[in-house]
Amino acid sequence: MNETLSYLHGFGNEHETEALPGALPQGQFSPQRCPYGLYAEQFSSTAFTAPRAANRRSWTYRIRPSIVMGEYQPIPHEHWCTAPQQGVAVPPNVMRWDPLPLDDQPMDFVSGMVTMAVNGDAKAQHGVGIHVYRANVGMGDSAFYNADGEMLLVPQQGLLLATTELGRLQVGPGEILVIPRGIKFRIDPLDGPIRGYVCENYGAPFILPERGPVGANGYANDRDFQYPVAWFEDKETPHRLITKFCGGFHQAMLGHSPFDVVAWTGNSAPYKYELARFNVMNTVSFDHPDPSIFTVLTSPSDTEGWANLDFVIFPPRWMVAENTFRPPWYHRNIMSEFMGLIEGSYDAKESGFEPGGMSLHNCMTPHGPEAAVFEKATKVELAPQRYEDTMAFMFESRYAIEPTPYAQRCPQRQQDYLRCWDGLKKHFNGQA
Ligand SMILES: O=C(O)Cc1cc(O)ccc1O
Ligand SMILES: [Fe+2]
Repeated sequence: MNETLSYLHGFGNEHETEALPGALPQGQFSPQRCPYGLYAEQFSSTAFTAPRAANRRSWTYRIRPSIVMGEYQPIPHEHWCTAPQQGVAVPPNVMRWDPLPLDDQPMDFVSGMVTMAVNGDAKAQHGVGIHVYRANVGMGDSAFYNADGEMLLVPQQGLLLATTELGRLQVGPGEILVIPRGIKFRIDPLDGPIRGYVCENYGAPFILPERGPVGANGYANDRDFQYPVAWFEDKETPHRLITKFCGGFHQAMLGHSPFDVVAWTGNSAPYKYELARFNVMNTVSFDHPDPSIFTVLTSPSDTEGWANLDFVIFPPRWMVAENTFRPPWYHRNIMSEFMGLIEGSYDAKESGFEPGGMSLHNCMTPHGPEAAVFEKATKVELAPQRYEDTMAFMFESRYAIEPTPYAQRCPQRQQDYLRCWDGLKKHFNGQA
């Protein structure tokens, strides 16, 4: 099962790929008869009239059009919630969680999903859902698509195989996977239980941030984003299609595998990216820059510079700032910050923030390094230092991030999180 897959390269390129020779029509998208008797079906992730630079769509050539299916029937989902939450009180307190445990009872990628927080409004196409996925079994003959948003997966444990309409991707910790809104997929663990974070992006699809004066290279480079090659199965057996639509879950039966795309071309497709490829920029003089220098992907809102969601990482890197308080400064921010840790430890919190754990510092809620980190950072003799064994990330949003009732009440919530700042004592004595 653990075969080596090959990929196409380049963020948002007009890719083309065929699993059978000549399956992709040449010179036009929709000929009177497609090669191999395939059906042409366009898949649009942006409005037809979105500006060319932002426009995303792909043409699929498949054994049957997607509408060959049964009626959708509503099904429940206990823990996957959608914005806006109704009647949930949201305290502005700092919050932190231990990792959610990987239970023994069988759960797959969809059934094991737990929502930690939401913001915005899925039906109005802004905001995000923030979830933890946990799975110890594959999805079998089920496939899923999310009409409410694009899915950014941040694996924290275990290798997974994502089988999608547009091909297959193998993804593990240290990589991310983005699946466009509406793309059918299934996720199967490859080497034991899997766990990770999900940003369900109700807003505009992720793009690469501008580089400004940094120039034409650096940060996340376009060429490092990997797209699948066409892959299909011609299976005439019952399959179940699950969808999330307007916050509700529905299933429909199919008499065949939905993974029946023999060829495709276009720029809307799942992609993966290895975080170690991120070309880190930082100060070589003094002071701690804003964390926006670590943005991998951004989902813009309708106001320039105010992200619906920024996906920001804190990778291994050299720290050389002179005469500087090197950890993140104490701050209050209009943007809201939900953090996770993929491996190692995070420089602002040396204890209590574990791999698989999470924290939430909401709009205008004060936060910054814990007391022990402040003590050390203000006393240490500054020399160039390499930050190793670390990979934290942040989902940062212009909209306040509202923890779900589950997140507020679950036993993994650290009720004593605030205490990590208790030791910040008064140093002021009236003398400069
Ligand atoms: O709060 C945090 O730990 C995240 C963060 C890191 C940083 O380097 C600067 C600002 C910021 O919010
Ligand atoms: Fe912060």
